[in-house]
Amino acid sequence: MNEPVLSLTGICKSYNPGQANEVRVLQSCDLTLMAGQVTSLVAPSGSGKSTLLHIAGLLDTADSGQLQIAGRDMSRADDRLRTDLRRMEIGFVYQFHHLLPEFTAAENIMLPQQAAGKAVGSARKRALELLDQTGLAERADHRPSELSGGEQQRVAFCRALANEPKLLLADEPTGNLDPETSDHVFDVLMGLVRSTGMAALIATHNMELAARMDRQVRLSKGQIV
Ligand SMILES: Nc1ncnc2c1ncn2[C@@H]1O[C@H](COP(=O)(O)OP(=O)(O)OP(=O)(O)O)[C@@H](O)[C@H]1O
Repeated sequence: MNEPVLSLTGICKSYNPGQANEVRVLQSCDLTLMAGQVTSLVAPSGSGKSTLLHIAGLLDTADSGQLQIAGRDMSRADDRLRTDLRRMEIGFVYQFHHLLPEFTAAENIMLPQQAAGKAVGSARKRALELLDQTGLAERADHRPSELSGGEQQRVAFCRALANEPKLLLADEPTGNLDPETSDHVFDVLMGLVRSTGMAALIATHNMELAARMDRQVRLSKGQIV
């Protein structure tokens, strides 16, 4: 259990490198996440939080540095391996749920499983289990427009965890919810993460939520402190 799920070493990332408008965002950034550990990432706006999450989630590439996920060196992996690993080992949650409006809650949770090759029957079974765990059993066949904001975000968590990833990355997952709903939804997320033993990195501006995680890190001057 006690193994790094994510290991970033000396990660550097600039936008528009070598040009007059170059923005140096990450400057030799190091971060290790262990299995079963929930880490909060607190960072001022514009400090590179999304850039870091995108690199860790294989949605963007670093200019230099080492990146290991689930024991695999991804620093020089090709697109196919990056896509496979992203699909199987990484779950994402964003501030806005990004559920597909024409599909039901259960179908939204089934889609990533089917994309990973799972049969419809077992994908639906897993979706219903997750909805049950998050208190949404009765909402399985509702479309996102028929759900409240907090319910939509809970469905987004279920979708992120559907393939049992080893790493969960969340960018302000409760940022657009009122404080009470945010607290409840956060508890649900923690319950899900705890029940799987995955590593999670959760960006938030909410210091109270950050304090409830196992470990707090900040991003300052392009580095984790
Ligand atoms: N594609 C891009 N081209 C040029 N600069 C960019 C690009 N994307 C981001 N930046 C700049 O890089 C810096 C870090 O951006 P990033 O989105 O990672 O910040 P953030 O910490 O997530 O901010 P926020 O909390 O406001 O979303 C910012 O100064 C931003 O303006």
